[in-house]
Order: sequence, then structure tokens, then C-alpha cells
Amino acid sequence: MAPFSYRDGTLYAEEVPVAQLAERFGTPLYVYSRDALESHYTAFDDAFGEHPHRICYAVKANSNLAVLNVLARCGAGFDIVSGGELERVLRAGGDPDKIVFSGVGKTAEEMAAALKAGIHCFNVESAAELELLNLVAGELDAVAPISIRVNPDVDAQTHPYISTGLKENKFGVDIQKAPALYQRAAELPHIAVRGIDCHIGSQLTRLDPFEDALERVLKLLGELQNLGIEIHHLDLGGGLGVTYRDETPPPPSDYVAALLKHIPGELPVHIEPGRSIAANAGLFLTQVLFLKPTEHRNFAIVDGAMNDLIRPSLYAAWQDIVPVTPHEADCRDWDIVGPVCETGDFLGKDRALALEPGDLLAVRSAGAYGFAMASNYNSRNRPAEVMVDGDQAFLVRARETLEDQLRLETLLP
Ligand SMILES: Cc1ncc(COP(=O)(O)O)c(C=O)c1O
Ligand SMILES: N[C@@H](CCCC[NH3+])C(=O)O
Repeated sequence: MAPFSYRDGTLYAEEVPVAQLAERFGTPLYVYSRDALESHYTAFDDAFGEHPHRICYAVKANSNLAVLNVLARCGAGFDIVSGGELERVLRAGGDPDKIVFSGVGKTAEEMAAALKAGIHCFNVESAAELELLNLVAGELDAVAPISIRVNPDVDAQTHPYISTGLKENKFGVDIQKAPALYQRAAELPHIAVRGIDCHIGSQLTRLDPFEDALERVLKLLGELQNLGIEIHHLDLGGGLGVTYRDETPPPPSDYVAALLKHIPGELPVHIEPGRSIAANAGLFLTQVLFLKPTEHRNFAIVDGAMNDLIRPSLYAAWQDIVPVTPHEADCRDWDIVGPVCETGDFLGKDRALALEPGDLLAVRSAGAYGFAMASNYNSRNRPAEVMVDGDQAFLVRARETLEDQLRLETLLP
């Protein structure tokens, strides 16, 4: 069942009227559906069937502890990019042996913490990182399991800010240079080669870039085998897109089938989906403060802003904005804007809506890269987060207070 749907003229999150959530927890507010998180995860898991696999949810998409815990209970692994994400996964009950660690700028401290936790694999993104990891592991008398993240130079055909697999992007190691780096890794005493890793970008809505990248990865696999370097898994990254408006990304079943048809034998496959698990499991709830129709534009000023949900401002991303309880009023085109002092502070433009002050609006598809990218800009408190489970709603992160913001600051003596 759709996690957010209308019944009796009002929007529900699972079995709970969204208006009730606004009343109980205030706005702006993030609302997540446990059932949607679980079913999105399970769609990937089922698609692999008996093929050995690991689904490492990309924590960056939504790192709320309760979200991570729901996925950990499903058996998910996790793709992390910082010591902070490592700590979150451990506190949420994630299995360290199912963690992969990506990112171009891991520090020695983060490497040591991950080694001590016993993570499954480091996705190494440069020669310099490989050397540092060997040193850090040596100091701990440990051996670091690694994949090298290769940059296959494939155009993911997505927004340039979220494309990662092109030569001009900072990510990964040029796939042509990877064999030499694998040879170096094989010589290092505190490194154990485990896999090959590749992630080409986010919000991909077609399969061919994934297949092009995989083809290049498989060519590398053959080269490594010829060099006597054994590979135990392929990590094919995340990036499967979702429907925000009219995009038609393939479902997880088609995506996984398209990958598996190229994989030789029983070679284990890891993937790192973030958005496709979290985005449509969440919405962002905001209330209309004032209506300000002008000769040029009609502004609906709401209590949510770019500091809470930055995707529209940052990427000109379009997310659906719907009334929680639609009513009869004069329908016109509104720009839905927040209180932040930036012209770029908008959640949506030209939305045909019938609005009155006090109305609640829901921004859909906000479960991924929503709260995770929120800030305190304009000294605004970041919103609360709620998880709905059937007819129950749980506050899973309290609204920040100004005290939370000020706690770390001091005046000069
Ligand atoms: C290394 C890595 N893995 C996984 C992801 C998750 O991507 P998505 O949320 O598009 O599935 C990202 C973000 O693009 C990433 O950089
Ligand atoms: N923050 C981006 C996705 C970034 C992907 C991270 N590698 C978005 O909202 O679309």
C-alpha cells in the first residue's frame, strides 16, 4: 500500500492522519513510514533471490538512528562515508561486518575506528589513501580489507552535481590505472584485496549507464585474474533513481536483473542504494504562515525553508507539494517559499493550489537527502523527525532548540 495516501479527504501516513502529526509534533516536520522503508529494502533483497549479495544502504541519504535501526533489523548492510556515520550505524544496531566505507577523504582516525569496529571493506579512492590505510592498519596490527573504487568514465546522465563516474569527477581511481594500484595493494602487508567498487552517480533513471560501467568493471576483473589477484565481490554502488515527478526509473527487480545477467557465476554482488530506499518513504510537512499575492508572483510563505530541505534550491529539484486536507478556495499558481533571507529559498514554484493561511502542505519524496542535508542557516532550529508504524507515531528526533545550537559557542573572555 502507498505509505502516504488520501482517505476521507485528508492525507494519511500509513494509518495516521498527517494533520494529527502536525498538531502533536508541530511543523516543519519530517515524517517517515516504517513499512515503506522495509518494503523498499525488501524489493532489492528479493530481486537477488539466491545470488550471494549484500545491500549496503547509503547512510548519507537519511542517517536518522531509527531509520538505520529499521533497516538493520531487515538485515541491511551499510555504506558509510565518515566516522560519524560509522558511529550511527553501530548505535543503531548495524552489523559491522556488513559495513563498507566509501569517500575520498577518510582520515587516519576514521580508518582506525573502522578497523577497530571490524568493518567488511574499505572502498579506497586513491593511491595515497591506500598507503595511509596500510600504515594505520599496521599500527593496529590489523589487516584492512579493501576494494578499489574505480572511475569507469561513464556518463550517468544525471544532474552534474550528482554525477560521480566521469574522469573529471573527484571520485575513484582511473580504471586504466587500477591494475597497477591493485598490484601495489597486493604487496602491502596490512592490506587484503577483497573486491572492486564502482559508483557512477545518483538519481539514474536508465539502466544503460549501470551496464556500461559494469562492462568496464568486468573487463578489469579479467585483467586482475590474469595478474593472479583474486576478487571476492563486486560492489556496484547505488544510484537508482526514484519518481519525483514523471521520471520512470526501472524498478529494483529490473535493475538487479540487468546487473546479474552479466555477473559470472556466483560472484557476490554488493549494492549501495540510498535514495531508492528512503526518498519515497518520507515527506516534509510545513504550514502556510502568510499568503502574499503580488502583481508579479503569488507567494505562499511557509514555515519550512531551504535550511530544512535544500534540494529545490541546490539542484532546482522538483518535488511534489500537496495539500494535507484539500479544500475549496481560489486556486492559483503559488511559489512556496520559506522564511530564509535568500531569493533561492523556495520549496516549489508555480504550484497550482487552493491555499489559505494555516493550511498544511506536504512535500513528497523527502525521505532522502532531506533532513540529512538540513542546516541551521538563519539560526533556524532543524525540524523534528517522526516515524509512523501502522497506527502509531514515534518521535525519532526532537526538534532542535536554540540552546542546542548555542551549546558549542562562547564569547571571548
Ligand atoms: C559511494 C556512494 N554510494 C552510494 C550512494 C547512494 O546513492 P543513491 O542515494 O543515489 O542510491 C552514493 C551517493 O550518490 C555514493 O556516493
Ligand atoms: N544530495 C543529492 C544526492 C547526492 C548523492 C550523494 N553521493 C540529492 O539530493 O539528490
